[in-house]
Amino acid sequence: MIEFSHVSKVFPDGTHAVEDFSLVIPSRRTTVLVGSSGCGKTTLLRMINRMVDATSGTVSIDDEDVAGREPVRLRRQIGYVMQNSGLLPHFTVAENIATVPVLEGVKRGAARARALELMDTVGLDRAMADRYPGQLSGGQQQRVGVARGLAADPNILLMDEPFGAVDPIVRAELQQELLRLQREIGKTIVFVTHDVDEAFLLGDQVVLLEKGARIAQQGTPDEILADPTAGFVADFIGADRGKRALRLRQTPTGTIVVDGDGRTQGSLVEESPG
Ligand SMILES: Nc1ncnc2c1ncn2[C@@H]1O[C@H](COP(=O)(O)OP(=O)(O)OP(=O)(O)O)[C@@H](O)[C@H]1O
Repeated sequence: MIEFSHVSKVFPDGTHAVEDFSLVIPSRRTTVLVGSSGCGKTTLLRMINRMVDATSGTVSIDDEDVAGREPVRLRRQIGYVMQNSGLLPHFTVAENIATVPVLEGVKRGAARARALELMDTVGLDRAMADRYPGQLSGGQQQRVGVARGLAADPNILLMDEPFGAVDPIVRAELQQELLRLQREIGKTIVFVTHDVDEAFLLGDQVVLLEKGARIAQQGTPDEILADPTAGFVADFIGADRGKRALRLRQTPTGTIVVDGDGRTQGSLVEESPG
């Protein structure tokens, strides 16, 4: 469990990036922080692994304040995946994945074997192990980024807009892969995005943020969609645009589902029990 308790961050130039933020992030679940640009999402994420230190308040992991942890060691124990994969261009795929284990003293042969296993885990062909990042597609690079994040077998995986730079089709594929992967590995994932649909798809818990990382609403996707609190949240999830306000319409042949603009979204079928 990760816990933020009354955490604030003021940068040296006086920017109040985070103001009195408190949140419990349960273990082995995916928590998604979603909000528009500059609301403080990345700053929150980086306070977990001490890339940024809080100005006041505490961030703790399993009841231990991270302020007492040695930053470099902490960072190596927590997986971190970022938007442009952050791969080292002159390292091969296998070398990129094995960066942290090698720094931690794992022998190169063993580190490579582990890198190849992780390529299987994230759905990358092992034949790509000796390619350089520049020889991969954007989606493949992101998979390498995820494999690298998992290399030290961390309990916690921080993901900062990891699928933001790929096209929508590849993005949808990577999202499905992440859902599959999370069912297998059950990590504590903290995922940052500005895409509400991505948040509802991936999050067990979704936290909608306003400027200064103020929590506008938090809950499961179902809870938020069923009862968006007025104004900001409703706007944000598009409820007022009728996108998700689905209605049933009877037709001579059955029941169809239409959106707020009257466009057909699908047909209604009864789920069989169990
Ligand atoms: N090192 C820094 N020094 C000063 N201000 C900073 C620094 N890092 C971030 N900020 C500011 O803090 C606020 C929050 O930034 P942060 O990167 O956490 O937002 P974000 O929600 O992740 O945005 P984005 O989605 O654009 O990445 C912004 O106003 C940003 O300009």
